[in-house]
Amino acid sequence: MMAEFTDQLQAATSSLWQKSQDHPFVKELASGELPLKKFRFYLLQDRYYLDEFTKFHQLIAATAEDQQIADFVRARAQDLRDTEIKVREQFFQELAITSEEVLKTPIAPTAYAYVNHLYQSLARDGLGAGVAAIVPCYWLYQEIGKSLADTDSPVTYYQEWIDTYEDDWYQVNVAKVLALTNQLADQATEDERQGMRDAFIRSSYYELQFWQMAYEEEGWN
Ligand SMILES: Cc1ncc(CN)c(N)n1
Repeated sequence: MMAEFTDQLQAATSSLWQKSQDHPFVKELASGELPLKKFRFYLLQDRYYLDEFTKFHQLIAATAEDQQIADFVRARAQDLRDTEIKVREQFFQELAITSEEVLKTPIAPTAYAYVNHLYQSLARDGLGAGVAAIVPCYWLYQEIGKSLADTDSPVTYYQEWIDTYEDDWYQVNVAKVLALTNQLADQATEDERQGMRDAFIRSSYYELQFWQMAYEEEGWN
């Protein structure tokens, strides 16, 4: 039996994904050694990312001609607001991250580039590429959640972060997004499938860069 399209994508990015798993940001979250300052930096940049990621779902839905796909993608956006984004709002309160701080925080180059890449994938290569671009965001974090399942980080925030991606709602959403990606790949031309591969690989690259961005508290200088 031929491997699913998403299995081929994962095989093509295994070394990037492994580098994410091994990144000091992830390792130190688990051990508790990650300086809180770097975690705050990550949360502030990820607030921009998740906000745009949710808006991007709405744009995908508006682009989809198939009503079922549009409804499905809108439902994922709602799930994001109800779960992951809610958990983050709690972190913001606990870590005293105010709306003024959010407003005055510049978007770091990598967060900016990752979000631009999402929009560009859809605009240039179409629906399949737009969907493939969002998959690593769901799937890589699930894999990281799984690999840290037995971890008991001594820092409560870090453990709460890990728990988010081990939760049942997250597993269900990842499975649904992978099924949609395979469905779109089945219906795509070879050129469109190539667009989907490129989008997935680029997102996997940006996922890795995102840890590095937070770890070095990346700026524009
Ligand atoms: C950059 C990034 N990638 C993935 C996730 C997990 N949805 C996230 N919150 N932020």
